[in-house]
Amino acid sequence: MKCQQCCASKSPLARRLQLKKQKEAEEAEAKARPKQIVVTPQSLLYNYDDVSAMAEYILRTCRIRPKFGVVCSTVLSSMVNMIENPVDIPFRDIPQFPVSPVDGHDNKLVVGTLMGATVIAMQGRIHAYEGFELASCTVPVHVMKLCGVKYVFFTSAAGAVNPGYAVGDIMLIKDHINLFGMMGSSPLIGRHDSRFGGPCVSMVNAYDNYLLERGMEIGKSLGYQECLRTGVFACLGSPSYETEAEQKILSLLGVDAVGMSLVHEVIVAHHCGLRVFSFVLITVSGFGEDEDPAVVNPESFLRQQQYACNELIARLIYDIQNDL
Ligand SMILES: O=P(O)(O)O[C@H]1O[C@H](CO)[C@@H](O)[C@H]1O
Ligand SMILES: Nc1nc2[nH]cnc2c(=O)[nH]1
Repeated sequence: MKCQQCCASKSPLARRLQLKKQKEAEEAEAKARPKQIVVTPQSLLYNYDDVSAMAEYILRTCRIRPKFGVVCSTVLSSMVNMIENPVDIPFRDIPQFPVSPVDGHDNKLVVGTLMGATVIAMQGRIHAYEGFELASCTVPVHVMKLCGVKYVFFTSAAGAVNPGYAVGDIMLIKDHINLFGMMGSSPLIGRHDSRFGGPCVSMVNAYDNYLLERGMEIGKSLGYQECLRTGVFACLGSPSYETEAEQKILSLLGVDAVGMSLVHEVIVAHHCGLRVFSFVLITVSGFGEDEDPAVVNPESFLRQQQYACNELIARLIYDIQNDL
């Protein structure tokens, strides 16, 4: 306005020059301003209040404060049948809780008691390969934390990389290789909320040594020593299984078993102070497929190994609950 007034008395050429100068000055000022960086808000997708609202909804619905959390693999969803006095809470009923669009995923929480302990189990999990951000895959872990969970058990189906492994083996995870993180993707990226943990987290003892040892002892005492392993796990982001070349690379990296979930969930759980116990059931053999017992009698063999996994979870919960 001011400019139009002062320019009104000038010639058309002088006015154009004046406007050009003004535009140049504005452009120079914009260039000098610090660039506005839009952060990738992984850690901010669900803020503390959002997570609190989810936890409150669950606690109000089930009227139980769970001490143990279990994330059930797609192949281990029968685990929830062990839960007594179960209260089912569909994911879609929980405000803002992610829901898997994949057919056959159960998409519900089951809350109740197991071996006298209060538990909350996820029947079906959220996978990155379904198109979700890692923050969406892991928000259930923060929800468990705010529900009062102290111990969390993660389970998954996995492919064997270690040539000594066979279908049906149960690998207790002692460590992981965070391939997502190495590529710059993590649910912890973005501003942190100190109520969940600090900006960085040491991953020493992420797979709680005590729980790992107890899990191994229990597995042996139940008679599963032949199929029990401890090893290193890696998670890939693609729903395609590994090529032979990828198997070789993973093997060179020291990976024993590979899946499509779990690693980012463990990172978030350890970051917010939960004690973690994890294992995978080998469902795909990397080598020597012809010799797999699963190929000979797939259905009943898998059922037998699912039973073994359920027993392991139940016994470990019992022992922790009773300080054994
Ligand atoms: O992560 P869970 O639920 O064990 O599922 C595993 O099994 C599926 C592949 O068979 C993949 O979804 C993989 O991640
Ligand atoms: N990446 C991967 N995920 C799995 N989930 C179950 N089996 C496999 C497998 O062989 N590879």
